[in-house]
Amino acid sequence: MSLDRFYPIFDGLPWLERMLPLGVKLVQLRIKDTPEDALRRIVPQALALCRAHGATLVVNDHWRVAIDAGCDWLHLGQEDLDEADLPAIRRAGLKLGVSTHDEAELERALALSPDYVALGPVYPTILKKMKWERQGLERVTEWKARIGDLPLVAIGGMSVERAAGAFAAGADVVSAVTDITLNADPEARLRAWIGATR
Ligand SMILES: Cc1ncc(COP(=O)(O)OP(=O)(O)O)c(N)n1
Ligand SMILES: Cc1nc(C(=O)O)sc1CCOP(=O)(O)O
Ligand SMILES: [Mg+2]
Repeated sequence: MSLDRFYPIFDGLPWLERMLPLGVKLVQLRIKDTPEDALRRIVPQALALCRAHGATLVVNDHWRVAIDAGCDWLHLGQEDLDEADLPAIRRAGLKLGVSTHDEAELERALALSPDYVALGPVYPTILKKMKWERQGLERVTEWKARIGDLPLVAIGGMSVERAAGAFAAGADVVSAVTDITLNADPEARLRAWIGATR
């Protein structure tokens, strides 16, 4: 299995509709504060859209919805893992990415045999308040040495300009949100990402 090196994260269908035609091949749907009945309408549409564009959809957090929609990939953080039914997720054939921020979280993630490990925030992020300010590129190198062939996703404050450094440090995939969504020209920025990562 090989993941695209560019992994944008969006919070709804309108972003997917805008960005998938530009060539995104791996994308996360990260929707917060939305009732489950709405998610049950949105996720199948997101999946159909991604499949139509030959892209892999990763659903964040909502593992029950992802199972029921027949999704292929799920991303869970450490708090999500506390309440997720991992055997049910695996029985449904979902591949799993797990967030990590420190040694203990990495140990826990590796014990689950995930399909990728994410490390963050590599740089400070403005998307959400976090207990960790910045991991730095040395930590990316350390994580890659620890996880070997397992894909490593670098996330947090990533930009087109910072992507090469993260790859050089050992990241296999770079993930970004606000570098695209808050850009004055998100389409141009997304094209720049694709140019920098393919
Ligand atoms: C690729 C990737 N890495 C990390 C996260 C963060 O997941 P989590 O810690 O569960 O936080 P939320 O995104 O759910 O707020 C992610 N979503 N994707
Ligand atoms: C959703 C998320 N998870 C992180 C982690 O470290 O686990 S950092 C992050 C935010 C990424 O957004 P941006 O690219 O705008 O910084
Ligand atoms: Mg989560």
